[in-house]
Order: sequence, then structure tokens, then C-alpha cells
Amino acid sequence: MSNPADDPAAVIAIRDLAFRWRRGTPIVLTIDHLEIARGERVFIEGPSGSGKTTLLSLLAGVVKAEQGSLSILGQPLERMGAVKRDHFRADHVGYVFQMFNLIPYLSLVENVTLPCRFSRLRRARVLERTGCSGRSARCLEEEALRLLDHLDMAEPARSKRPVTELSVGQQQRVAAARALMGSPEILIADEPTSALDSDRREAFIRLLFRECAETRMSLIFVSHDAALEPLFDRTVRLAEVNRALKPPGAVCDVFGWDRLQST
Ligand SMILES: Nc1ncnc2c1ncn2[C@@H]1O[C@H](COP(=O)(O)OP(=O)(O)OP(=O)(O)O)[C@@H](O)[C@H]1O
Repeated sequence: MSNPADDPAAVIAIRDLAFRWRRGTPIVLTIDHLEIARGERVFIEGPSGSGKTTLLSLLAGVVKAEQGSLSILGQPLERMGAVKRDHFRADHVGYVFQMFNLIPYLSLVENVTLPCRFSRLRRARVLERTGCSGRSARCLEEEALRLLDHLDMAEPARSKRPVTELSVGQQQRVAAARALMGSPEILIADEPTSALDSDRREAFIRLLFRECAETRMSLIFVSHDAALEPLFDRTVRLAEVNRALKPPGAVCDVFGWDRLQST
């Protein structure tokens, strides 16, 4: 892993951010200060409802903060409209969704090469990486198969298995290969290992780390699997960082159990 001090410019910088899902509903995420450096591998941890997925949606520009600032690669997302944020995400962010979001009518390889349809930048990076001078569709396919091969998925891809016939664990690996395609600067993964057995989980993490190290990609990884935490450079504990959460003990005791227990 690169030392963040090598590159002082943070890839992600959050200041005084507050977010609510809808007007009139409570603020669910308040973060005063958070920076993630280029090439850093960060494990995001927190109990259910602490705002992990909300934070990832903000980082991906799917939603926008109503207060404060969130800059990615020096670009403040709050100043961009929805369409610009979509283009920005396509160019710079790979996202492994909890529910995979594979497209059922595309082949396995087409699912993996999809980011290159939406982003010329990612397409150009694949062509540069492969040093390919032939037909670009062929080069994209080769890169997709390289990534799938590392995840033990090249055979289903070559035998043209429809994505709808893949197991949950296999779909998860296809989703990971798609997120890595074209080496985005930021890779966001929301519970990406939940459907994998322990051998596959290790192969999956090894691939993520290797790809991230090669291109100095920053990895933001949400998981409930505490065994994975020591592998990362740093942990962000949302229960500590998110000031919108009630402090422990502030749970509303409508039944008065606390009073009854202490009498
Ligand atoms: N689309 C949404 N619309 C309205 N409220 C939402 C939405 N998504 C999440 N929330 C609310 O935002 C808060 C944080 O939820 P979030 O899903 O970010 O937590 P989480 O830490 O990812 O939880 P889990 O570990 O269960 O996935 C919760 O109070 C949740 O009810």
C-alpha cells in the first residue's frame, strides 16, 4: 500500500457534512471531518442503521449532502447536478452493490465491460493497460476475462452462462470484476464478501488488493465480517464518526424498564 503521505491530496475529503433522505425527516449522517488518501484501503464498520450505505451513496454521488462539502479528486460533488455526478461516477468510481445489479439480458462478459460503455476514460485505461492495438471490443473482452479468471469465473464466462443462472456468490464476483474494469480511482464495496465461502473470500480480497495496489486505487469496504478488518490500513467506525447517531444510553425507554430495574 502506498503511504498516504506520498500524496498529500486526499482522494476523498468530507467537511461538516449533514444528510437526510427526505425533507422533514431526521438527519441520519453528520460527519465533521473525514479524509481518505490515494491508495488507502479503508474498512467501514458500524451497527445496522449507523449510516454505512448512506455514506457510500454520498461517496458515489448517488445522493447529495444538504450541508457541508464532499470532494472527490478535488471536485466538490455538492456543486454538481445529478447528470454531472452520474458521469463523474462512471469515470472515477467502481461500485460493488450489495444486490449486485447485474443486467440479466447482457452476457457475463458484457456485464463486466459495461463501465467502458459509459466512460471513455475507463475504456481508454483498459486499452492502455492491455497495450492492445486491435479491435477495442476484443481488448475489453480480454481484460474482462483476466479479471474474471482471478475470481475463478473465466469458465462460466467462456461457456456463455447467462448471469441469471449464476449462484449468488458467482454473481457477486462478476459484480466485483465489473467494478474493477478500467481501474477507477475509487472502489466502493458494500458487503462484497457476504455470499462467498472462506476460500473465495480470500481470493476476492487478494484480487481487490492487488488491483488497488497496481493502480493506487482507494478502497472503501463495508463489511460486518470483523475477521477482515486487520487486512485494511484503517477502520472508520461510524458509531464514533457519525454525530447524527444518538449516544449509547440515549435510547428512548418508553416502557420505563430502566426505572423498574433500578427499584
Ligand atoms: N432510501 C432511504 N430512504 C429513507 N431512509 C433511508 C434510506 N436508506 C436508509 N435510510 C435510513 O438511513 C439510516 C441509515 O441507514 P443505512 O442503510 O445507511 O445504514 P447501514 O449502516 O448501512 O445499515 P445496514 O448495516 O443494516 O445495511 C437508517 O435510519 C435508515 O432507515
